[in-house]
Amino acid sequence: MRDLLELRDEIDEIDDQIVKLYEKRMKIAEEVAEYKIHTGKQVFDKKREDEKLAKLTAKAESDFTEHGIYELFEQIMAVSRKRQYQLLTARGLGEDTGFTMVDKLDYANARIVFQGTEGAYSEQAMKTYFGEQCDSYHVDTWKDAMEAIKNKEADYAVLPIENSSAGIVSENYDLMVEYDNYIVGEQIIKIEHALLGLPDAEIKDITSVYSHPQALMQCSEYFDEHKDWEKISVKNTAMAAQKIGYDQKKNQAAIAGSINADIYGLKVLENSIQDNKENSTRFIIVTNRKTYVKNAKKISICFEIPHESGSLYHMLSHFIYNNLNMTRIQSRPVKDKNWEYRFFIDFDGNLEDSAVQNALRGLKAETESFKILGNY
Ligand SMILES: C=C(O[C@@H]1C=C(C(=O)O)C=C[C@H]1O)C(=O)O
Repeated sequence: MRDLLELRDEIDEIDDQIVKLYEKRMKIAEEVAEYKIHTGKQVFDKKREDEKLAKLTAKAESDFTEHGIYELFEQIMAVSRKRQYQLLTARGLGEDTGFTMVDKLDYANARIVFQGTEGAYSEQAMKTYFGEQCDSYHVDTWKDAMEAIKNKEADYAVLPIENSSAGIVSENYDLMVEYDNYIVGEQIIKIEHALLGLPDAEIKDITSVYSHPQALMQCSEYFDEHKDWEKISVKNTAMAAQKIGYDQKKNQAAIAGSINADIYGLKVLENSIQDNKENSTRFIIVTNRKTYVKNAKKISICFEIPHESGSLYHMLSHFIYNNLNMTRIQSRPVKDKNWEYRFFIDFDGNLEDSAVQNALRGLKAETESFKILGNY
């Protein structure tokens, strides 16, 4: 048996050769980038890469090394592409994202739409973000709110996107893909649910509780104590409160913010009934224009990738290579494609940053569909 030190010496020698060859290969890839800059040819050439992988793996001496050669060259070519994207950005060939930077957004004359009715949490989020006196109106559904900004009936919409205990509001993720609308801000508000009934009702009278499914979910522990209550989903928490006031039935209650008691002539039967005492919801501020403010710090994107092993890993490598901090990843099923997913990613950065431009260039070239949802 050969000595360990001797074996390691030999490995070191081979590694030195690999490094030299890698450097040499990278320099040529940089020349390829120059060629592509001059000719306008795309960086990513999947056909060429597939052919290379097939040729190189055919040279393998065993199944084991074949697998390794595949992985190794897949990586080498992925890095070579990333270097080429960098060079394109450095040459000022930033891809036009279509987004316009502004110093600040003018909210003074803005008209804002929210879903629900007076007293809705979206209204509260809106007032926190735009101020108590903002010019607003409400619609029945989130889709209506998206339509309103698409048709320029409103300048901004306020939509819930995620709750700290019940998780994402999936419909609004999907609507962000369906509509050419963009996120320009976000607002987190604390959500405290109350059980609201008629002024002469007592908890013992209640048999049916109306609310939005998200709110019903956020109070699941409270419902464990009242297993016999029927839970009925409606479009919005404030609409549930409105219904109780309208129906005038003593056995009906709503789960909504306690401010709805005054608005709809109801009584707070029990306060703070949500499972998580720190329960909060994050709302997004959406507009129809592709715009972002100069000091925006967060970018949201979404993309679809081929349903193949390693696809997501390769997409995430664009963040790592460009030293970008990813803060969230979420997946949603792609409509009409069973078991295929669209990914939503948030990361720190501004569309002006060259690292961001490098990563976005790579993601756009290597994903099947790609959208920048906003920089805010
Ligand atoms: C270097 C090139 O650019 C990319 C990287 C490749 C590589 O490193 O071998 C191959 C194809 C392209 O996706 C090229 O086009 O040849």
